[in-house]
Amino acid sequence: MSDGLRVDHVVHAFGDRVALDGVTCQVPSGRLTGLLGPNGAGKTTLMRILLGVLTADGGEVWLDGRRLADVHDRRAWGYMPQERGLYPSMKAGAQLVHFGRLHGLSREQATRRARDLLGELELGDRWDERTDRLSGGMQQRLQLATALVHGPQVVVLDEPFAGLDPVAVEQLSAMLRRRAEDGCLVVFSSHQLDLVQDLCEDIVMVDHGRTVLAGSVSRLRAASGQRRLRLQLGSAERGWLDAFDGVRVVSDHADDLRLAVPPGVDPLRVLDAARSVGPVLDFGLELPTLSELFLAAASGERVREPVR
Ligand SMILES: Nc1ncnc2c1ncn2[C@@H]1O[C@H](COP(=O)(O)OP(=O)(O)OP(=O)(O)O)[C@@H](O)[C@H]1O
Repeated sequence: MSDGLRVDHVVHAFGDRVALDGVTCQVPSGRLTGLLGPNGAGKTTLMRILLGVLTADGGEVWLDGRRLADVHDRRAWGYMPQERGLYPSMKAGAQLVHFGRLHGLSREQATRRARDLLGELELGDRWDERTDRLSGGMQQRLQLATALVHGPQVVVLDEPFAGLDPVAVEQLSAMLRRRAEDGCLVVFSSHQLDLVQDLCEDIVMVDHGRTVLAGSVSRLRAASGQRRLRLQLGSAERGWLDAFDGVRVVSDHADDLRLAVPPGVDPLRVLDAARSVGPVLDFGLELPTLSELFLAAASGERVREPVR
């Protein structure tokens, strides 16, 4: 596998507002990487610096061991900006061919790729439809297609899943995963931490312009050592919890209780204690969500260097 993208202590300020405060991370090829963080964390600023549209005040960006200097180094990249940029009156097919031609494809190549992509996005029957007559979700899929039409090796997507229904989210993520499996470097941003938890293999989580968590989603969730025990109880009695030091109530709504069980406490003992005072209608053991990991990381110790 190639080195991928390396972001090394990148700093950027807009006047006296610091947007990126030494963000460091690595994005490998062949995997789907989510750049996550709450509103205002610095994701768009970082993406613009990756793309060479903004110049960092400090730090460096490397691709496959080569330092990227200016926007020309990213000519062949695919980009889906947060503010969508389609021509409303242009037909869907013509729009894609146009973007393919802008990236240097011949008319025949661009037409063939455009047809393949629209088919893959289940928009094959919309070739002759004006863009502004497509639904919002369809326009978003078309926007994604414009970022992919020239077969880029690096794809950067700003909030590609915002506003999409679950079926469209699944469809877009499957499409991006296929590109990653073909060796493409794919990085997308999102502020919806738990929405993307099952969509990407790797994450880089930023907060206040710094990396707070990075690495494989499954490893980060498992490595926290924390588990969540979900219990649906037939009784409102909670006194039995007092016997467990360190077990914390995450939420307690109606008869649904969610507990954070720290390492060293056997969740089955907690379950048994619950059963001793009343019926347990349902239960499950889960790993912490990405938002829970984010809250823990943002409030406590910062991860100064990413895992990889
Ligand atoms: N052009 C600009 N001028 C001044 N400040 C800016 C500009 N662009 C971004 N900022 C500031 O930089 C910080 C990071 O913004 P950025 O857009 O990178 O965040 P984000 O993580 O993409 O947020 P969101 O999820 O809301 O899109 C914010 O405090 C924002 O107000």
